[in-house]
Amino acid sequence: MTSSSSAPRRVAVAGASGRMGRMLIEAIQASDGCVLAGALDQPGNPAVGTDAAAFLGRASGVVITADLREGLKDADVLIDFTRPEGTLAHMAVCAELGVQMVIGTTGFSDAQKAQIEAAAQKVGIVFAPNMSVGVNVTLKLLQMAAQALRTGYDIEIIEAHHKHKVDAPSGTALKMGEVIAEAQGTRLADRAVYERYGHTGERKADTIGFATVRGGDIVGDHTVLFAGTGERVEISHKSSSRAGYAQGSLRAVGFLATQRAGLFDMFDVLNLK
Ligand SMILES: NC(=O)C1=CN([C@@H]2O[C@H](COP(=O)(O)OP(=O)(O)OC[C@H]3O[C@@H](n4cnc5c(N)ncnc54)[C@H](OP(=O)(O)O)[C@@H]3O)[C@@H](O)[C@H]2O)C=CC1
Ligand SMILES: O=C(O)C1=N[C@H](C(=O)O)C[C@H](O)C1
Repeated sequence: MTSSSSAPRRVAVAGASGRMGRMLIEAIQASDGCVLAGALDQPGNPAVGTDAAAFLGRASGVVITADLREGLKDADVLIDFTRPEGTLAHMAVCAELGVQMVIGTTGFSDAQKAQIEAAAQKVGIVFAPNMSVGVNVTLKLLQMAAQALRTGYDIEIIEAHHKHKVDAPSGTALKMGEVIAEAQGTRLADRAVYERYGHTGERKADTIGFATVRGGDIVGDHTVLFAGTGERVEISHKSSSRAGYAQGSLRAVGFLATQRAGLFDMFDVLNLK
């Protein structure tokens, strides 16, 4: 379904009882530009059948459902922070119903990303591994640093997240690697080193190394190290709350009001291209 761009956007949330789902529902409830129009969780999830805002101690009037068509019937846009297989199942129904999507899920294979690209020919989709304004500005800084530090600097990307995270390296770390490799006229696939153990030999020139830390309730830290001779440059971003991801997602919802179809990222939303 669609509505005029000046009316509040009717937003459904997938993974409604998850860490991001709850943060999004809270942000939508507090927003002037969006109304909560649906909430999804998968069959067997204990939140199904409960009010989507019950965790806030109040009622939204929207009941979490596992029935995709029921959850999407009143929505202009679905915000999806779940798992790749869940997002793709939701996307098939969104494409059929003409519901736009903001996809924050990470951990997709290249083949799965191609499916998202195909669906975006039918409905507008914003797809980004990190919705925060700060991270996307950091990506721009990395483009500049990668061009200026093309030779003589070894590049390592270090990320830390909470103990519940299931994919590694984070989608953001991979995006940082892609942005850097592209800014240097190369492909990340030709340069990435994801593991080191045992007798690794000396570091190979031009590689981009990744290191992953998992523990406790770390929301999301990313550092890119450019290690030269006699100096190091470190560009870091640290999230101390998930609120920034939710606010960025709502900006993406607003951006999609002006788009019919196509695949976009947060550089499009934030006008950083
Ligand atoms: N782009 C960005 O800015 C950000 C991206 N993320 C990404 O968002 C995703 C979710 O993160 P987070 O909220 O921490 O995760 P959670 O595990 O807290 O929440 C995931 C939610 O999705 C549901 N879910 C899991 N599998 C499926 C499925 N196959 N079909 C439908 N629903 C499913 C879960 O239900 P159940 O409990 O029943 O499994 C749960 O409600 C991750 O990929 C993460 O990397 C996170 C933060 C920011
Ligand atoms: O799982 C998370 O929590 C996060 N996932 C995203 C990622 O994989 O980059 C974004 C953020 O870092 C939090």
